[in-house]
Amino acid sequence: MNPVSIKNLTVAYHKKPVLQEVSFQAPEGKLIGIIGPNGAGKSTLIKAALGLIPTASGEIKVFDDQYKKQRKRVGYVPQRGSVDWDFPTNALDVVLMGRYGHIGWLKRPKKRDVELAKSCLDKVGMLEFANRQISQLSGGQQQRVFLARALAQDADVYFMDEPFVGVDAATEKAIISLLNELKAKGKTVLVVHHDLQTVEEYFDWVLLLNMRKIAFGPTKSTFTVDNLQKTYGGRLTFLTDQQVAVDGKQ
Ligand SMILES: Nc1ncnc2c1ncn2[C@@H]1O[C@H](COP(=O)(O)OP(=O)(O)OP(=O)(O)O)[C@@H](O)[C@H]1O
Repeated sequence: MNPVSIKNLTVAYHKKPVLQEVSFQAPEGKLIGIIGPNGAGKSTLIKAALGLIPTASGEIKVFDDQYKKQRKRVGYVPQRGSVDWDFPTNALDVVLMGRYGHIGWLKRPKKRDVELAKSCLDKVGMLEFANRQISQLSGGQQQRVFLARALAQDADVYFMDEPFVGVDAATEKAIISLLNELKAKGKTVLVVHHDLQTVEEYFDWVLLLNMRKIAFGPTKSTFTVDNLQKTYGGRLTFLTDQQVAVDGKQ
């Protein structure tokens, strides 16, 4: 059974397609990087998979079933910029939101849920900020809280939209070790990622995307110079055999 199976997915904004005929099947228990230039449709792909935006055509299955029926098994870490951080809530409540699929809306979280939420905050080094308003956390701390929420959900598949953006080296390390922990538990994690230098180190599989699927497969055989050139076009320069730069940036 594939955790995520996408067939011929086409998504358009105002009739202009931004994803065309994208198909892939994510294997279980892998860290999968979603790689491509700005505007390639990476966030759109995630939002479509989660039913957050309408699709023009195609089929999305989660564990061979409709997403709606498997929602509890799917965790989402949104792009930091897409979240209303002024929403008056504290870090612990954000993490508890991850438990609502288990608790049920309008029901009070049980002591067990609160303890679990706290342990997730502890895991990302944020327990001491449990009662802090989220608007009063730094960007990297906010990101950690959202990861704690995803952990608390105890999902089987995770979609993460650029979790490494704007975080320091220590937080990046903490996030990657968390991703590896999820993987060790057999979870599948799909991560939108921009830093080409770390792709081989972080991900088992990659989806190279630029409106269409350019390639999908194990990183070693898929994250090749040829495929990168197809994904980024002329905007890619090769500094050395190991180093590539997009728009002159490494
Ligand atoms: N709500 C929207 N309305 C209209 N067009 C949109 C909307 N959201 C995204 N787009 C367009 O769809 C295309 C794909 O956007 P998307 O955010 O999926 O790209 P991305 O690969 O995640 O980019 P980035 O790396 O810059 O985050 C872009 O051309 C973008 O301008």
